[in-house]
Amino acid sequence: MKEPLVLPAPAKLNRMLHIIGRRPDGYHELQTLFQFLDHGDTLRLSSRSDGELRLTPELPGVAAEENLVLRAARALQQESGRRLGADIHLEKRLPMGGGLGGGSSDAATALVGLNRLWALGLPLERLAELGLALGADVPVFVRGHAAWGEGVGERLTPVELDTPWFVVVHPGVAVSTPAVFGAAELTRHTPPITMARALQGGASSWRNDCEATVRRLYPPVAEAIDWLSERAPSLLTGTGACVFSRLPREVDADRLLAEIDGRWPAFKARGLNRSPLHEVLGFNS
Ligand SMILES: C[C@](O)(CO)[C@H](O)COP(=O)(O)OP(=O)(O)OC[C@H]1O[C@@H](n2ccc(N)nc2=O)[C@H](O)[C@@H]1O
Ligand SMILES: Nc1ncnc2c1ncn2[C@@H]1O[C@H](COP(=O)(O)OP(=O)(O)OP(=O)(O)O)[C@@H](O)[C@H]1O
Repeated sequence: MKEPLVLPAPAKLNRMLHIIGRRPDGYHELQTLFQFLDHGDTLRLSSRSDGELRLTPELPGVAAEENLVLRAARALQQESGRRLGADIHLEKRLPMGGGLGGGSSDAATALVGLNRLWALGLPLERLAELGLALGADVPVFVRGHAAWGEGVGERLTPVELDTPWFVVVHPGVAVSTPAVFGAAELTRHTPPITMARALQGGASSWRNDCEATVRRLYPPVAEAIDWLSERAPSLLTGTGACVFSRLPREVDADRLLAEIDGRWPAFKARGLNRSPLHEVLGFNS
């Protein structure tokens, strides 16, 4: 039997996030800086000759057919017009609904990985289009480069960001993305800025427009941000619930983790401008 293809599905952070308007379909127009982390899920892919798609194990609370990995695999199978099969094993490390883009990253790794496994030769542009139908964050994971994202996050311009260490904390509540985007008081009219201006301001000027609403709706998130902010610059990622603290060196991250001392689930990771998925597959992104 051939060795399975073992591929990373990294987390993302929104290093900053502005909401600049609302589209007629209700989706919000964003300006955001996406960066990857060297921490994430792992997918193991191997071909099946009977055309079946099988995913193990089942995720708690997610029906197999709803799992973004299977949805991605089906979308690619359909695009190929062939009945290609695969066994997919998903090793889940990222908290679900944490603003780290885990589901989107899993979907992107399935698209890029199965494209390789099945030797379909589809360009990344097409895989990113297929991915966008599954979630707004899928395209950046398919493209594999840190990016300035506009629209709902699908208009991407590659950028080089600082690559500090981060401590990512899960405040222990599940944040509902629709509840945050549906909140009456959400800041949704931040004036658009240019990418150059966002980059020029640097990390100390970056903020997340969802933060005030998430703090109000989910006090444990406010508590985590306040606690961490006394120790290092700290922001919400996406609509949360995860919060990340930015640290210059790994030892600083270790020190902060020691101080957190189990108060919340937390991990350290390095910021990456190239996705480890692309590194493993030898892409030139
Ligand atoms: C906030 C981010 O994490 C930033 O990276 C993403 O834009 C979230 O994108 P996503 O995971 O695709 O979001 P979903 O969980 O599918 O969105 C749930 C709901 O949030 C609202 N939503 C989401 C994204 C967006 N740009 N505008 C919205 O108004 C929509 O009502 C949508 O139905
Ligand atoms: N493979 C998967 N991994 C995680 N969640 C999945 C997966 N497939 C489907 N889902 C569903 O998608 C929801 C959002 O998951 P995800 O982990 O991507 O959220 P997130 O980190 O908040 O992402 P984002 O930053 O894109 O909002 C989950 O609550 C779950 O119901």
